[in-house]
Amino acid sequence: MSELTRLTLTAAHEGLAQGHFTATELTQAYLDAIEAAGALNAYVLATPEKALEMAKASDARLASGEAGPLEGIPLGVKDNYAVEGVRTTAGSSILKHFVPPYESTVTANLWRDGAVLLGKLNQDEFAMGSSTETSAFGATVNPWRREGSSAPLVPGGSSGGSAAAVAAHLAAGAAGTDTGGSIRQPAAFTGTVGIKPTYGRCSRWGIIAYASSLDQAGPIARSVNDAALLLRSMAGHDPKDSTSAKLPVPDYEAAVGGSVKGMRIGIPREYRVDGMSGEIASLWDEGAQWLRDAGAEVVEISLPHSKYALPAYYIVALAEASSNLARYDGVRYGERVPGRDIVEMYEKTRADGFGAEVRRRIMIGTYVLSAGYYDAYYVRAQKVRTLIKRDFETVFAAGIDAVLAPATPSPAFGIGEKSGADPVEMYLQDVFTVTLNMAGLPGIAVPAGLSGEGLPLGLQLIGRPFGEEALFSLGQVIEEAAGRFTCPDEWWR
Ligand SMILES: NC(=O)C[C@H](N)C(=O)O
Repeated sequence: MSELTRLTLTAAHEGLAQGHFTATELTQAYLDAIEAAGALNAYVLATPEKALEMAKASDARLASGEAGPLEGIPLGVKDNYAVEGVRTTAGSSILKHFVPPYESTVTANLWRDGAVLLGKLNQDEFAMGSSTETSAFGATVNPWRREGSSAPLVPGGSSGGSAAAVAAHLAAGAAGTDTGGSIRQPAAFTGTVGIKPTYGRCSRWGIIAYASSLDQAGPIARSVNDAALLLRSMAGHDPKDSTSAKLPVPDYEAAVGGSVKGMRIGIPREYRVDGMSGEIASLWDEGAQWLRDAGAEVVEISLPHSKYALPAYYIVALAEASSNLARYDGVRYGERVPGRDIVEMYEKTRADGFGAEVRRRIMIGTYVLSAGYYDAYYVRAQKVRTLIKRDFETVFAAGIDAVLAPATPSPAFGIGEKSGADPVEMYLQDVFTVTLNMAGLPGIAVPAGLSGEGLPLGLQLIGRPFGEEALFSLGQVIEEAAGRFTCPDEWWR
């Protein structure tokens, strides 16, 4: 494998600036790696011609001294970001021929800063899942395997293609999205860093909607510093998204390496869920100790409504999904299956175009919004959401700067292991991640250790609204103590 793809984004940026290699060489090295990694199914579409064209333009800007902060950096983009002129499917067969005539704001920001598009990354269909198995393009395989086993594992989801690509050195970084854990859980499963910023930090414009009050864009990267560089470029106010925040974007990179002395870190009692593995529990204790060693104060806190977050999330998210996905009617855009009349056309189009999990969620979402059940389910879930938000407001008001928790209840599981008859098995993956989506807060997942079977495990830090800088400082402390994690064996090549 080329040494060039091994470089962190930060190191590649340096190398390009100093002329050690060109953006074209770096891009070609990634394109070769992607071509050799078909077994991972991380990309649903590679865009080599566009990549080389963009790299050439980057080289010209590097030569003329007009380089942007991500000049010449090859990135992959989750397939729910609309990229103008490039097929964008959100992992669904209903969009298998959709080529958007517009560009999402977040990707436009990345290209403005000089980044190069390598291609579109696999995901669960419409971001509904925690394993990237519900994609119409087949499952993505985690580059990591259990020690001494060749059984394929999931990379997590829904941004599983993004996480697998970054971990397997098929992209210097990636843009993912997170509705209930879709950036942080796959990051934890692949030994990468993922941050879901505060709701409103990045524009949602041009991102295929799942649950609009929860969806947020964010990066997956190989280091905390890389994630900081990417988020700085992705974030910012956008008049085209009324929920995007009118706030300046801080220099996140400057926060990496910042002192955490005196910061107060909360350990939520309620997150010690029944059945938590000893491995995860001791990783959590170790993380708390690393933060203490760096001068932070660690205290136990209570977030009393945490246990209601998961069921409330699966009502709110599905209600919004049922409404957002109503637009795929075979008329406006997407696939159409003809019928004898318009009703049959709708039925056939939607039955054929959506996979089983998406159909299940549309049905549940429609049910909880229906006249007889609206108050019992949807309204009640919204009230629970307010209580969850208040739990966090209370601890922040009491001086807590960030909350430390595991990112996931387990390391990566096997393909097929949790996709059986009971969907709740999969939904339980989100137990530590959904709370902060419900509260709109930022969260970062940082690799913190290896499981007994040699798989990466992540810790999660949850911050105050727009408190991403503290997360980068704290995340870097964990990264420095734990080290970085790279797959020991490139079996897919
Ligand atoms: N989209 C996400 O954040 C993933 C979450 N597991 C869900 O299926 O809703």
